[in-house]
Amino acid sequence: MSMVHGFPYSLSAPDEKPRVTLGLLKRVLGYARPYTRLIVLMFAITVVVAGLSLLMPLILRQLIDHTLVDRNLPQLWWLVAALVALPIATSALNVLLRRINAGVGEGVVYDLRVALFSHLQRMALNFFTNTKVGELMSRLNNDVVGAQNAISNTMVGIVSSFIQTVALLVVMFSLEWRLTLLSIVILPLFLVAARNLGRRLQAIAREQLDLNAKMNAVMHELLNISGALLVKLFGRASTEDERFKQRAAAVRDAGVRRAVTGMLFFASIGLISAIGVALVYGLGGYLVIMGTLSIGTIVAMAAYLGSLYSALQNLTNAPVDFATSMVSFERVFEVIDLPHEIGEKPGALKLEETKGVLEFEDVSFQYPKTEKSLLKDVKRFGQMQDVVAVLSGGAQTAPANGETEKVPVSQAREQVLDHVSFRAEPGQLVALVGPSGAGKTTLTYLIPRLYDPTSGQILIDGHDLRDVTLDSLANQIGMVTQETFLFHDTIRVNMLYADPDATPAQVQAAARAANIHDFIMGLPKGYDTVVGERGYRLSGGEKQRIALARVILKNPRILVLDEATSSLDSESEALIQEALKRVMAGRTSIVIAHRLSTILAADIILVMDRGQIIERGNHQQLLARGGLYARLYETQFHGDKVSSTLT
Ligand SMILES: Nc1ncnc2c1ncn2[C@@H]1O[C@H](COP(=O)(O)OP(=O)(O)OP(=O)(O)O)[C@@H](O)[C@H]1O
Repeated sequence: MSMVHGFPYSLSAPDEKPRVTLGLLKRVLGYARPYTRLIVLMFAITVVVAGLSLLMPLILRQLIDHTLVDRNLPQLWWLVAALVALPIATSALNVLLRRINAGVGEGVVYDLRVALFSHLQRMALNFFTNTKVGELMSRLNNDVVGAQNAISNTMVGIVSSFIQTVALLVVMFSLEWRLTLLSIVILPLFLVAARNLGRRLQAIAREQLDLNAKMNAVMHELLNISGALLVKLFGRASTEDERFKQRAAAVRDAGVRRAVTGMLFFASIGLISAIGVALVYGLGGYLVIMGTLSIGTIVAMAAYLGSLYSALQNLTNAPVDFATSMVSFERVFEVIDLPHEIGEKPGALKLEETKGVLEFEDVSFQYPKTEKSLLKDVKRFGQMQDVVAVLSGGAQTAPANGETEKVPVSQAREQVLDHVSFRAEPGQLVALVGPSGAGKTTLTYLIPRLYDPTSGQILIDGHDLRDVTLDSLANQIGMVTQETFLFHDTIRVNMLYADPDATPAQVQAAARAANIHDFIMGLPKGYDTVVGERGYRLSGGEKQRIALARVILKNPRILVLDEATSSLDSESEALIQEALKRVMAGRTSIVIAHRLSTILAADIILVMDRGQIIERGNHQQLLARGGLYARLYETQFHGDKVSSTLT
């Protein structure tokens, strides 16, 4: 692998000292194990190729020392044929070698990716809340490819360079030991040049990646709709031209520096090799003149020298290349080793037909603070996320956990849910109300086991949630959150996500019940209209009704709903209310209520404050108590009939 082109896509940070331990090495080799036969075949071919390359100079030697001197024409033709046949055989073997190598490398990438993806999918929600998606993408893309590089290029490269070096030295020593000794005298020079210039090249390559990231950050911010709008409104096009020119110029200059340093590197290696060749010709020539050495031997030795120096050059880079590739493996293993916090007990019960009794028994909860289930943010050179100040051009790692505090100080606390108990009978509607940050959303998250309680238990039909299988639990619960997520795909595919076997008639019936069928039919391609990020843009109300239709199709026993806080126009509001009534009918429903109509319809209202249920009852009872509920009602939606929000 050449030093100039051999850098992995993401260079590791300078403070990251790759340590290759025996355990790590064993684990890495474990990934190579399924390919053992292919790898052995690869080494066998490498040995044959190395052997063939040794023959070439010997043929030249024979030609010069004997065939030409003896004027042996038949032998000349044989040797010429061999000069053609050898490269043909070597090329064919090299193609085969590349084929096997690529098969092994891509195989390792496949194995690692599938293992990573499957592991990540089963991580608890907490992990996704705390992990940047860019970091995960990097692990799945760059690090997996870096790990492949470790096996298919670095390890194979080191072994084949080693085989080549040993074979060359054996042949050279047996041919002429004095010249061989002389040719390895310059080895220290090699090491010095490779180390120093190699390091400088690596530093420039890193700088180049960072400069590119800064330039890209400007393009990214200014060429999107919001940035472009701002530039226009402030008339800053010329200033931005200037800024971009500076960034682009820095990228240009670094490119030039890298090219020159790269050339210097090759020139010095070439120069050192030339010194070696000159020494060999000097001493060899002297021995020829003295009559103790043949001309053919000098020519052969010079040819071997070229191969020896290139193999040695590969070996001098090998430790760095190897350690760098191992870092990729470490990063991949870090993900695979993360524990699955929300797991399934062995022999967990499969929940079949449930009645829908939901009980919280003395449930307390705290968001996990342990770092052990989180990934370390890895500093990667040249990544956009490292550019923290796009216009002024700062580049440093963004502080972890830099989110702004969104909870009023009065609600801030360690214990997010504090000894919560309640029981919802089948078909009942339970409304949760309370100030922002009281813990309503958190409570609903515990029902589908997005988190487990810190103490206490949650039961469905008398079964602790931790005793049932995750899939069967998911089947019993339908959740509609405020932010509806739709895949970038057709409405039909999005709805079928709830039940892949649903018939078109069932899909339509669900959409009708959610009051969205007529709207869908009015779209250019009906149910086959693509929605989501780059597709048809749906309004918040339309999205929520599609989400409701999706839940209807799923037909869960228990419905968990976070009502939209944003006020909709009265028509879509009425459509949603009507749809909700149909969805809730016959199911146990836990609703974070923001609408008066929902609260009035509730069988029980749970009033939450600072993680506790401080009042419970129906609307009339709670009003009569004159407590927090009465205050919330008074201040926030008294006099407003349907579309007010409570929190
Ligand atoms: N992932 C999290 N990690 C740590 N703390 C969290 C997390 N999510 C929420 N919290 C904290 O838990 C508390 C309860 O939040 P929750 O979202 O349950 O309140 P809420 O009653 O639903 O509020 P709102 O009505 O504003 O949505 C808050 O103090 C919040 O900051």
